[in-house]
Amino acid sequence: MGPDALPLGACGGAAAAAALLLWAVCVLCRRKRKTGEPPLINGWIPYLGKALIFRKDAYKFLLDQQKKLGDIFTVHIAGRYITFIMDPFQYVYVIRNSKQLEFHEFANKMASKTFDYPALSKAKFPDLKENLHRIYQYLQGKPLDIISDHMMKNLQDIFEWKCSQATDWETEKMYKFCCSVMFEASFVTLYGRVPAADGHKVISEIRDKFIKFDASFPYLAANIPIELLGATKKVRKELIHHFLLQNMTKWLGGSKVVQARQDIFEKYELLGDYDKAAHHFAFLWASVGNTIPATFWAMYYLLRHPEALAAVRDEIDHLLQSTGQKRGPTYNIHLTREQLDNLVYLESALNESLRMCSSSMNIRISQEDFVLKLEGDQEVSLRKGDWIALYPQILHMDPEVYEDPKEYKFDRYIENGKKKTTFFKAGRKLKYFLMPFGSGISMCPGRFLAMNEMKMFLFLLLAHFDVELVESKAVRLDNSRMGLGILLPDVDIAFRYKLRSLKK
Ligand code: HEM
Repeated sequence: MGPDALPLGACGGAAAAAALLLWAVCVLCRRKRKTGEPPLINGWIPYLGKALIFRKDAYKFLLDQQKKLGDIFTVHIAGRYITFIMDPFQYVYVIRNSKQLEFHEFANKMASKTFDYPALSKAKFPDLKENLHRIYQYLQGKPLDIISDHMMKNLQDIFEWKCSQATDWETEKMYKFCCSVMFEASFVTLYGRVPAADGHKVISEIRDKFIKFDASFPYLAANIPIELLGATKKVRKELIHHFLLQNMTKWLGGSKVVQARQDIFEKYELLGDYDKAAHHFAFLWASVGNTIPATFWAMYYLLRHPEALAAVRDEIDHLLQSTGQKRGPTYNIHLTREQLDNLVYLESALNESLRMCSSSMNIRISQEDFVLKLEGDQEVSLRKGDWIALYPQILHMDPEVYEDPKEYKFDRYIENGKKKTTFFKAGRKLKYFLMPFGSGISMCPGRFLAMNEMKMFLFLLLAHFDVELVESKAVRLDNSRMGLGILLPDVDIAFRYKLRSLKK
């Protein structure tokens, strides 16, 4: 033993003892359940609590806790106490209590950090949040028809270009394909065409950076400092720079919703040019971040299920025939809102894939200590600052609501040839049975556009092309963004497509 070994060993021992003491203090001081509060799961790791196991597989973790503790319980996760409401009949009591159970503060904090704009403080930016919310009207009603028509035209332009290249079988990776078509069509529809000769190239460059940023999104959402995420900070900065006013003014034929957002930002002197650009980038993420993987899953499941593909294609061909429209890339197809709405097989197939791939956690934050009244005479005490969460993936996969929930049944949302909107659990009708777009005050304002976009993509794909998988491997959900929206596939898969014969 050398002369220094003893003091070093003693030091190590002292450090271990101090760490043990600290841990014991943390464990002793941790939160204790009070009367009226739900069962509490603290975990043994200070600060993290159950974060690691939750992150590994939130769905399984929540189901296990539900079996042990019932439909309401609180879990300590990364410094927060989150009360999960597992019974879908209780969802409504959380959703309608929007005064005590707030959403925007949480969303604001997370989004401003992730997308690098200053938090929307009332003092600094009075009414900015309200003004931005008001213009979501451009994604509904008559304006929705206009923006959907633009999306259809832009999708057709891209498909026409693809058609010119696919006279024989063309093989591509499916996620890459969905990403390239949906990104470009959405970008041009919302922000406008980049008029330069290399306009497509500029959009492809933005898309490639977007994919890099998106890969880090779950870590940013989990509050991991961006400095620890390799090139993400640089990529985000570059992406935001694309949305500086001097670049955006060059883009032609953008949407009313983006124009209105620009007009609003101009009224706030304290918002710098970079901050405004960061807001535009955040909106881009919202508009394609979920739509791209959702489009992938809709296409993937259709191709995996020939009977589904045939039924949806039949419906599409029938609509084209009955409206006297011709198939073929050079013909302009127009679909009214009513026609899109009446594609019940397409909509059901899309809903079914959304049921299987969506995993968004609906979060609210308790504004005060208060007692949440639930169905019957049930009550649950919540503390100020606690999070309350709904986790609809549990509902989507509940065998009492959906028979064989792991199976894709393309006509699950059809009854007697019409849309099916009544689903039951334990013999009772459910108010909420499919929630990929969130709920109540945090519901996605782009949901109608998103559904139209995905329907139009599938419509054009199946109208113009024969499409088939060329690999038989199963693609699974990648759980790394559980709780954050539509899950990505764990691998990409090859498929091939060829222009359909016009006689068929
Ligand atoms: C399949 C596609 C989509 C899915 C599954 C989806 C889902 C969601 C969900 C779950 C939220 C709420 C987030 C939360 O609770 O924290 C949300 C918010 C939002 N979505 Fe979507 N979305 C989709 C497409 C779109 C599209 C196409 C647009 C716009 C063109 C859009 C714009 C937004 C915006 C702006 C918000 C934030 C709303 C706010 O300010 O509170 N989304 N989306």
